Formats: sequence, C-alpha cells, structure tokens
Amino acid sequence: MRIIEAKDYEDVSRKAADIIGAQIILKPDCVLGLATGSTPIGAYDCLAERCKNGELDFSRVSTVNLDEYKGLDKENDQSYYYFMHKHLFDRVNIDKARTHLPDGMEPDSDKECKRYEDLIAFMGGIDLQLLGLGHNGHIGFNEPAPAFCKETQCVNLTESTIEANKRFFASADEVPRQAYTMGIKTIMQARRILVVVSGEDKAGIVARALSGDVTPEIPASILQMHPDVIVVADKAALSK
Ligand SMILES: N[C@@H]1[C@@H](O)[C@H](O)[C@@H](COP(=O)(O)O)O[C@@H]1O
Repeated sequence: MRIIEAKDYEDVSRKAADIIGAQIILKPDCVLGLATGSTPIGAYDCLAERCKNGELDFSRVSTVNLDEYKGLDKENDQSYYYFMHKHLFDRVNIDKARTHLPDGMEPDSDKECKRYEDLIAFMGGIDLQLLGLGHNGHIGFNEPAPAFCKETQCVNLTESTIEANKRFFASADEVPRQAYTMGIKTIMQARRILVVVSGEDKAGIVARALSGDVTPEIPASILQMHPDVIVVADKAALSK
C-alpha cells in the first residue's frame, strides 16, 4: 500500500486526478471504477478541467460505478446517476453508452446484481477503482458486517450511513434504506485501487482501516491485502 500525503483537500484532488489521468493516458480504453460521496468531487473537477484543456481524452474510457441507492430514479437529484452526470460525465467527452451504474429502479435485486457483476466481467474487469471512505470504514456501500460480502449485492444501509448522508436529503426519512453496491470481492479484483480521504473527522477510521486488524467490521481494512493500493489523504486525515 502506498500512502501519499497531500497538504489539503485541493492537493488530494489534484494528486488523485494525476493518477486517474495517468491511467487514461497509459490505456486510453481503460475501465475506471468510480465513486460518489463528497470527497471525489474535487478530483472530478480537475479531470473535467484537464479534458477541457485537451490534456485528457475520455472518448474511449468506460466506467462502472460502485453503487446506487435502491428506489431512486435517474432524474432524482440524489441518485448517484445524477451525481455522476453532474460532476463528471456531462463535463468530459465520454461516450455515455460506456458509463454504467447499478439500476436503482430495478426491483429484482438478484437480477440486477447478476447483471452488474456480468457486465463488469464482460468489460474485462476494472483497471483503476476509485474509493472514498465512510466514517464507519465502509467502501461503496459495504457496511461493517460479520463477514465480507463478495459480489454486487443489495444491502441495508446502517443508521450511521443514513445519518451521514441525510445532509443531502430534506430529512433522514427520505434517505433510501437500501442500495446496490459492488461487493468486496468485486472491488478487490480491480487491478489498481485509489482511495481518497480528507479531513480530521476521517483520521480515526483511516488509522484503523490502514494499520489495524483486517476485519469485516471495518470493510476498508481488506485493502491492506490488495497488491496495488494508493491512498491519497491530506495531513488532517493522516493525523492519527
Ligand atoms: N456510498 C458512498 C461511499 O462510496 C463514499 O465513500 C462515502 C463517503 O463519502 P464522503 O466522501 O462524502 O465522506 O459516502 C457514501 O456512503
């Protein structure tokens, strides 16, 4: 695991965009695994800027997102579909037919999870998976659990995640209770993983996830077992 210390959030974003940009330059038809949450927004801004300047070409890039709320449609401004279009897809020259997220409106969980898992396999796997880190150590929506969940699945969100994500909704009642998420195995099969973290409020979980025991109670701790992980975190997030 390589840990890159950044000065602050802007620096995290720039450094993460450098790594994603290098991946696109080295392999123009790469498969990027993408993440939502507030942390990756700055990196998406940098990527959009570099695409606008002609430094990056997304025309052959494909993407698969980590997760999506179950029950939110694409027009809902809290859906991850909406988020990804707003922060990245509508701002770069990507072919939208090559961008993929779980379908939050598919009520048949088994069917949707199988479709998504098959899709990732059909695309040849993920070259670079971007991850944020939840306060309880979740990655994607893989919540703390007695065992690591493997493939894409429909999960019940924990109270702490509902609480953390309610800031984006009118009230906690409106936060969906379930989500589709890539599983830990799906994430761990990515050839390279890039984790972005910022802020002192994440310092405790960063320390536990990166240097504590590997346990499904802290899903991100499994990343210690991956052969090619880069963590870009600011001083505050690394302070513990
Ligand atoms: N499903 C997403 C995660 O993929 C993300 O990593 C997490 C942290 O978000 P933030 O970066 O806003 O702290 O939030 C959500 O729960």
